[in-house]
Formats: sequence, structure tokens, C-alpha cells
Amino acid sequence: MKTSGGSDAAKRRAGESAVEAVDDGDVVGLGTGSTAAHAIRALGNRVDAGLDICGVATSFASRELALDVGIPLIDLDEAVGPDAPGIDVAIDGADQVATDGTVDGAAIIKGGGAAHAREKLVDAAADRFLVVIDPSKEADVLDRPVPIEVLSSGRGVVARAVRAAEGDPTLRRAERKDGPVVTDNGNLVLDCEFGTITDPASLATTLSSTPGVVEHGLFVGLADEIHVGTDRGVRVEQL
Ligand SMILES: O=C[C@H](O)[C@H](O)[C@H](O)COP(=O)(O)O
Repeated sequence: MKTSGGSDAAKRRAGESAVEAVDDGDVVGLGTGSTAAHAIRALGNRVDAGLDICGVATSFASRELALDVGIPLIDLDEAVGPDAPGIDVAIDGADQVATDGTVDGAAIIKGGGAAHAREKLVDAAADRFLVVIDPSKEADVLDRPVPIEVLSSGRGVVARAVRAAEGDPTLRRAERKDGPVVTDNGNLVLDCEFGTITDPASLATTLSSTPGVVEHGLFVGLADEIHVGTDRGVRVEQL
């Protein structure tokens, strides 16, 4: 599993804090990454203690972990189809979070683990989306590369569109295999450097309308709460 800056204890506190918001009977979106993994483990402990919930996984990794800790799972289609229960709450990590007022709520970059396409489906479908981070993820303005999942045949077209939007795309390469990272959906990832992102909503619209883009990692105005774990406690920001 990908790891990132910030202490493990801080990530654990963030994950455990968000899991307190889960109620009996809830359908819960299970995020991906090292911080969301703490939430999944904490949820597994609550299931052991009798909590009756179903999870909806956002990746192969979150599915494996959920099964490992005993969380019953349903598919996204089962959760949101006709007469389906819906998703009550989603708990997910982030690579960078800015709440500087340029958007209503928070502007977030996700996809460091290449899971952002399914994460956005689940997080956006949830009644409440809780973001779990450590303080290293907080920023005044977004400035990290934006991961973009692309159809392999559309890689060149998307890269050209990114350059036209004054971005610098780099194909994400796998660490333990020769070749690129391939997502759970069989696609490639371009990590796109845009410098300081002063208008994330506008960039998100541009990227969403580019042919070949399966999904980009800008989550604008989707989050309802940010749980920031620190080495001493947790700060919860309501949006
Ligand atoms: O694709 C991965 C996800 O968007 C993760 O939620 C994000 O990269 C944060 O992961 P972590 O908590 O490990 O920093």
C-alpha cells in the first residue's frame, strides 16, 4: 500500500474519529490509502463489537482489507440502484486539502494510490463524505500534481490537452514492474503538474470535458467534514 507523509498515529486518530460518525444500519463508503485503512480497521473493530453495517469498497485494496477485518460488502450498484439503501457516509483520505474559500467547501486532490475514479463515484454518491488526513495534507492553495486516469489509447490526446491547460503530464510508472501503473479499471495514470491551482473548479471542468479522461483527482466541493488527526488529538472541520 502507498504511504505518505505524516505520522501513522495522526492518520489513525483521523480514521478513528470519522468512524465514530457511523451508525447502526449505515451503508459506508470505504476509501483507499493508508489513512482510510485506519478507518476500515476501526470499523472492523466496531463490527466485531456488534455494529450492523455494509461497506462499499473503492478499490481492490480497500475490498481486501474490509474482507480481512470482517466488514460485509455490497457493490456500488447494489447500494445506489432502484429501491437500494444509498450510501449514508463515505470515509476517504486525500493527498492535499485546501479550504481557502475559493470554492464552496474544500478543494481536494486525490489519486495518489490511483484509486480516485472509483473513490469519486462512491464519495460523491454518499449522503456525507468525511475526509481523513494528517496535517501534512493541509494547504492554503492546491499545488500538488493532479492524477488523471486515462484510457491507454487516449494517453497522448489527454497529455496534449493538459499541456494546453498549462500543465505538465508525466505517465505514472510502477515501482515493482517495468512499465506504467495500471489502475483497478485497466487504465493509465498521468500525474499532471499545474503549479499553484488558483481556480480548482474551473480546472476540474476543463479536465472533465477532455476526451480520454476517465476521471481526474480534483474533488471540488464534495466533502462535508475534514477530520485532521494530529500527534495529540483530532480537529474536525465542518464544511
Ligand atoms: O488513490 C488513492 C487515494 O485517493 C488516497 O485516499 C490518497 O492518495 C491518500 O492516501 P494516504 O492516506 O495514504 O495518504
